Amino acid sequence: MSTTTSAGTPPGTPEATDATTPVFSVDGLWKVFGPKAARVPADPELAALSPAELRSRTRCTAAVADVSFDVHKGEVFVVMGLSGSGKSTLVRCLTRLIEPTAGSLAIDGEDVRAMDKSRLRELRRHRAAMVFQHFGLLPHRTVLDNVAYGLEVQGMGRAERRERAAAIVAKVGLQGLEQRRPGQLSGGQRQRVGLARALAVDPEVLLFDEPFSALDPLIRRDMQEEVVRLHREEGRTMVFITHDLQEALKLGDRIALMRDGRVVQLGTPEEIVGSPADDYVREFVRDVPREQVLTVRTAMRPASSADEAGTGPALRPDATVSQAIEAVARAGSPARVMDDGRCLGVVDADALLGVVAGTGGAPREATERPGEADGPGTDLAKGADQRKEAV
Ligand SMILES: Nc1ncnc2c1ncn2[C@@H]1O[C@H](COP(=O)(O)OP(=O)(O)OP(=O)(O)O)[C@@H](O)[C@H]1O
Repeated sequence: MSTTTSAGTPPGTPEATDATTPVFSVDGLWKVFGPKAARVPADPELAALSPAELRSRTRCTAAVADVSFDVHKGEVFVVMGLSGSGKSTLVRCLTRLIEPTAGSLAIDGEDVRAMDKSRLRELRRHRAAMVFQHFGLLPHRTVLDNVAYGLEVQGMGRAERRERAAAIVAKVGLQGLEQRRPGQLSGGQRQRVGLARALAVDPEVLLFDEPFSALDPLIRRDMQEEVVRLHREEGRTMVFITHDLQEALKLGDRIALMRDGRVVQLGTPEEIVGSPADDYVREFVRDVPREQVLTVRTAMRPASSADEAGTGPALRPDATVSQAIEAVARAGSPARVMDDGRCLGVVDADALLGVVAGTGGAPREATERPGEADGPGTDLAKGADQRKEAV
């Protein structure tokens, strides 16, 4: 976790931060591949072109085009989009594995674009660890030594790093396999080693680049649950790339949906499914079971009488519509949405059906537009926990 410093920041230490400083703050970020790339973001006419027009006019590709968002402490921030939409380029720009063309980028308030080589190395080794799709394990080392590798690079002594690595290996469920080599493991086990290796250096933020896309569906689900569990237990900040909507909905507190290098919508899963920003997003989420993502707030109305506010099954405000349907069906009466003993409203069968049919209900909060990134409210964050159980 980041440290808070008082007046003045000595060289080599993080800038002063507080709980509200975003972990990553990205503003107007561009990555353009091609000749004279820097002219594209600098010229409003070129910057506004479609990918095909830009390519034919300049032979350039804007892999990331004017992207802005903040990643807040403790959230799982998902970058989702189809192949070629710019996800990997964007996430690699965060630690300058790919050099951005324009825009600003900060970690804990510190300018990443101004970092020198040694500061960047420190950023990648200690502060933002990456988990890759293809594991990147060292084939001749044991599981334990692969996990300890990052600590070795950091200069930690052998006994200490092996002890630390053993604890992390156990944490990701690989006890007993410490002495195996990667070739003797299944794909899921190898990905757990990759995860353990990233966790071993205790980074402030974990960056996942489509880590589970090569795994078969059952193992993939196991790994997703592992991430949910780790996040719940440790509250570590995570940035997670995926092209899989179900994965994004399951893991994300907020999702940035990318198309052609741009973020077309940034919001909670409930906002993205309940109020798609445009036809592209609407089409993207068309087949999502709305009742598993939207919460009862979407379907809630004020109680019509004191009697209605005082009887009927009670639900939490972050219960999903699906959970509410079950409660209402069992009771044969509307359910009350209760918070701290107070009745916020009621949900009845008609309103719940309207949500399922897509004819009623939209999230209470307005969806953020790209560039208006803000943290999830407590309610929405709680809603995310419920959803992680449900999806
Ligand atoms: N080194 C490069 N040179 C030129 N163009 C590139 C380069 N790297 C990526 N691109 C282009 O930038 C765009 C975004 O690529 P990127 O790999 O970031 O997408 P992605 O969403 O991560 O895709 P995938 O899910 O397939 O990995 C694509 O059009 C790609 O062809």
